[in-house]
Amino acid sequence: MGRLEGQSATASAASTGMPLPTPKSDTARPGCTHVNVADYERRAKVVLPKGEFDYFAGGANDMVTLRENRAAYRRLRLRPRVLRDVSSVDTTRTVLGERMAHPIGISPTAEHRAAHDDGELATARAAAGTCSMMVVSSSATTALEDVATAGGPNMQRWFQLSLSSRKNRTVLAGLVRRAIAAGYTALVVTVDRPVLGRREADLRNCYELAPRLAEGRVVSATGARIGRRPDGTMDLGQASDARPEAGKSLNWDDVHWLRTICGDMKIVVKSVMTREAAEEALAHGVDAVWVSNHGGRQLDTVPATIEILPEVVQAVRGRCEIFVDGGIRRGTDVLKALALGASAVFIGRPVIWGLAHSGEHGVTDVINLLNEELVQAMRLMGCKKLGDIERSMVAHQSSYHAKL
Ligand SMILES: Cc1cc2nc3c(=O)[nH]c(=O)nc-3n(C[C@H](O)[C@H](O)[C@H](O)COP(=O)(O)O)c2cc1C
Ligand SMILES: CCCCC(=O)C(=O)O
Repeated sequence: MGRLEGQSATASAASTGMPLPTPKSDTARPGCTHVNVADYERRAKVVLPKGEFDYFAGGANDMVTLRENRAAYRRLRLRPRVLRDVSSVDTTRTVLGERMAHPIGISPTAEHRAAHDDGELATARAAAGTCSMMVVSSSATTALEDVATAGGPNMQRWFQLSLSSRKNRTVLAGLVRRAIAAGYTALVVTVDRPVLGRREADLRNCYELAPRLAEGRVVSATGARIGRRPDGTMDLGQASDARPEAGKSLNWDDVHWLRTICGDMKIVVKSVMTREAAEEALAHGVDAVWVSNHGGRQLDTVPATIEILPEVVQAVRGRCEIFVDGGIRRGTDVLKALALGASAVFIGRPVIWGLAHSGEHGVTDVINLLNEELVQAMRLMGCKKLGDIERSMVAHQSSYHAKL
């Protein structure tokens, strides 16, 4: 692929004198066959077994939300500024007190070793090489300490925890202690998974994680096991989720409790999809809210995340940072999310597609691609730095239809 001319996002960060690690750019991609994220997805479909591909790609029930996450970005139109000096572009931003080279992080996704043998270790190396924040899933197939070691001391890392009743406080506290010791700087608390969504492709495929990986996961993080029960029926995690400690599901009090044990780690609540949830999160003293619908894998027919972002921004009124994920596949999507008020965005499946393509190199490529697209979009929009991206640069397509 022909790289976009000019500085890459991370090169521009370096040019501002920031003490950021030097990014590794994989320019040795043979040929020009993978020029966008969709190309990587198509490749993943070819190289992964059907069960694995469907698990990664799929959504809940009719997959209305899954599709909407993408479609909603397409309905937004950009309103560029012109004749601005965009000879150099700066993509740096401070997020939860940490300086980031660019605003595109890696969402927590389970089971990277089902996409590539190197699994989370490859993702961590790519995250470190591209100066990207990696959020490690509590359903990872690699121990959180090993992921941290693979990324090295400079890899920016947060750890994701699921507040489902399955995990009692003793288990959660153990994970939090390990995350602190391994240098994770924030806890991302996922709140939309009291039970696993019903992914019908997984049911049809009788999808189960390969036993050798499932073993690794139990050792690494205590994730629920997706698999077949001895009687042949599918266990999607709900059975164990239904066994709460002391007869009660985990709830907002547990977020407060996490605060008391997480030391200097920040707390981010992931999967805020309403102004009410944002208010509740703020009332419990969180450092950030993350607008997410789990990539359309949990409650089907909730809206697209980019459509919920303005409501959450309005409710938060600058009191904490806001992140968003779901359906981000283009640099223009990143720009739209930032314009609508996100401090940073995260990508889930694109990382899996990169992994399936070629492990660390594939993930590096996907992240670099998105960053290059973002830098190009910023130039074309007349934005020299992220702070130049304004709310008024995005309009819903219907506002144009109305004028015809
Ligand atoms: C295969 C897969 C596994 C996931 N596992 C987790 C997880 O363990 N914890 C979590 O909070 N979210 C999980 N998610 C949701 C992602 O963090 C993220 O919200 C979503 O993938 C973003 O949408 P995108 O894939 O369209 O970028 C998972 C998503 C996928 C696709
Ligand atoms: C039990 C692991 C589930 C991981 C997850 O959150 C997902 O597949 O969406």
